[in-house]
Amino acid sequence: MIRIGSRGSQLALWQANHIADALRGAGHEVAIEIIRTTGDRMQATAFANVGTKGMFTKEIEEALADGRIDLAVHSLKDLPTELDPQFTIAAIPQRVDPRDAFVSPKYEAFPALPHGGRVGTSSLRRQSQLRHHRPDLEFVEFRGNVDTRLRKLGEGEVDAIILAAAGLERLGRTEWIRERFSPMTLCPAAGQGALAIETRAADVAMLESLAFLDHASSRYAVTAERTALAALGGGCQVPIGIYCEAFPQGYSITGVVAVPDGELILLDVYDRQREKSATELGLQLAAQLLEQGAGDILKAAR
Ligand SMILES: NCc1[nH]cc(CCC(=O)O)c1CC(=O)O
Repeated sequence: MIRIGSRGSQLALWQANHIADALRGAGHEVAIEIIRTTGDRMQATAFANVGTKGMFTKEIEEALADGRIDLAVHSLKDLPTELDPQFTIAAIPQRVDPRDAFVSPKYEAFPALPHGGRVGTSSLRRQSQLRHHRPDLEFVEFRGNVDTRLRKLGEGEVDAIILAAAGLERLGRTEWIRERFSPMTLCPAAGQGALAIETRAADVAMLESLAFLDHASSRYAVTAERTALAALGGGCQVPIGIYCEAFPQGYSITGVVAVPDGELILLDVYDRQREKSATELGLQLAAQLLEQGAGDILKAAR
């Protein structure tokens, strides 16, 4: 019996069930255990505006360490870049759409928003980059799980919200997706659209059972992204976007470090590399961003 630990949100449960189905298909018996995390508790409270590193993963890792569960399924972008060495990412399945989506019942695309339009997003990464393109917009703090945010959007609290396309697809809530942003306009979060299966590093049997779920080019891309993010010292609360894409000729990587007022955005693109390792690619992008002054921006943002 393989026990999967998952947060209780609809998205987390979809993801856990998705992996459970794959494991059952490979002949395993599987059970899912719901674990409430600090992040879940904070989303339920009004003063939820401080981000704690690992707030969606801490209690799940404790269950893993105690042997109450055998693996955890995470949205990779919620997993801190540095894992405790007693854990490891056993598999990264094939990534789905990494882009951010413009979601609105009323406006057919981001540029169609009226002057002063209200956009709901609490993500500094999304706010900063979109403000760069449209300084006139009003960005409104907007929290809660995907369903809550869609409901508040439907009630007219804001004109549009920005969400990861992947989450909306998994939940089958694509009806208000009007546009998927090019990563050059709104660079996604490192690891967005990818899942990570975390296990105890010493659980060799489990590592072997999960190996078939790993997707090599997805792992390469998100490793490059997370390496760059770690080198820039970023968690999920800093306005950093990193996106690596696999092409038949090699990998391209793009990075953005933005100031919250949208004033400055640094962008670097390596085009279709095949010689470098994922770590090298990520480190070189981070070094170039730092050379261009990203360090000062990040210091000011902290
Ligand atoms: N921070 C919450 C979160 N974590 C993962 C996803 C979406 C799925 C994914 O990116 O894999 C979301 C919602 C969102 O950002 O819209």
